[in-house]
Amino acid sequence: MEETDTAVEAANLRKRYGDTVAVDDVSLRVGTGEILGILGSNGAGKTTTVEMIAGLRTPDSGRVRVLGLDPGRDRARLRQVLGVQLQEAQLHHALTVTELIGLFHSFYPHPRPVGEVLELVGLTDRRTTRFEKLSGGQQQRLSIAVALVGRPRVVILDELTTGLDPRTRRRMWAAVERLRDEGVTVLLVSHAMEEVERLCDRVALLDSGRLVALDTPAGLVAGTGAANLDDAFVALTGSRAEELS
Ligand SMILES: Nc1ncnc2c1ncn2[C@@H]1O[C@H](COP(=O)(O)OP(=O)(O)OP(=O)(O)O)[C@@H](O)[C@H]1O
Repeated sequence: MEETDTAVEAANLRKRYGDTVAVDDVSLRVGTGEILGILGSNGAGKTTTVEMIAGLRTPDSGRVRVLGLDPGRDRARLRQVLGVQLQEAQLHHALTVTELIGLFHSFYPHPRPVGEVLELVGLTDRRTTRFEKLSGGQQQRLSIAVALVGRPRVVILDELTTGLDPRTRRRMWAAVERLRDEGVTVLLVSHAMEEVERLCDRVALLDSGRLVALDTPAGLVAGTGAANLDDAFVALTGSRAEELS
């Protein structure tokens, strides 16, 4: 693949919290328009990795480029092209759904219409509800809406569908498929194998902070001789944790 086909590049990323090595020499490249799944056990370093890519955490060492921008230095430019949904959205509790999306809408030069975003995440009938009155799943969908409203070229979704009901989950998958059709690059942190198989072109598998596999879902299954992605996950993770304990 040509260099210009690269949307996200992380090289030798490391991050330590006190004695905990959260991310240990992780390198990966995400092609333009690719959907990369980031998988791993709880505490494997997935969120820390995507936070470093988003510029929300500073790596101890290593290099990140998102569309050629350095998240540590080019913050303002990065905000225009990167949409981030993180596990804990910090949104103003007293504002309504429309007000919140409208607020973020105003930050971007070519945003999606607010109505379109509401439709995409299924919050049209909640548009006048204050954030604090939304259910957990609705708040999560609002954080996804906020990530998408600026028509970003790269999107980071951290646990897109965790805690969502089956119908809403499918709606979120359709939203990601729409992004795929638009050529948007997506990093998707997930624990849901069905979701990963359906959406992801490739998967980066982290185990105790290290990248232990980077392949297509089918490649991971074939490479481990497992019956399915769930079994491949189990085969590829856990050994380092046992080694360290
Ligand atoms: N702010 C922090 N301070 C100290 N340790 C942290 C902090 N954030 C994460 N860690 C530790 O770093 C490691 C990696 O955490 P991280 O949240 O990146 O994992 P994860 O793969 O996203 O986990 P999960 O699937 O549970 O969300 C864990 O051991 C975690 O306890």
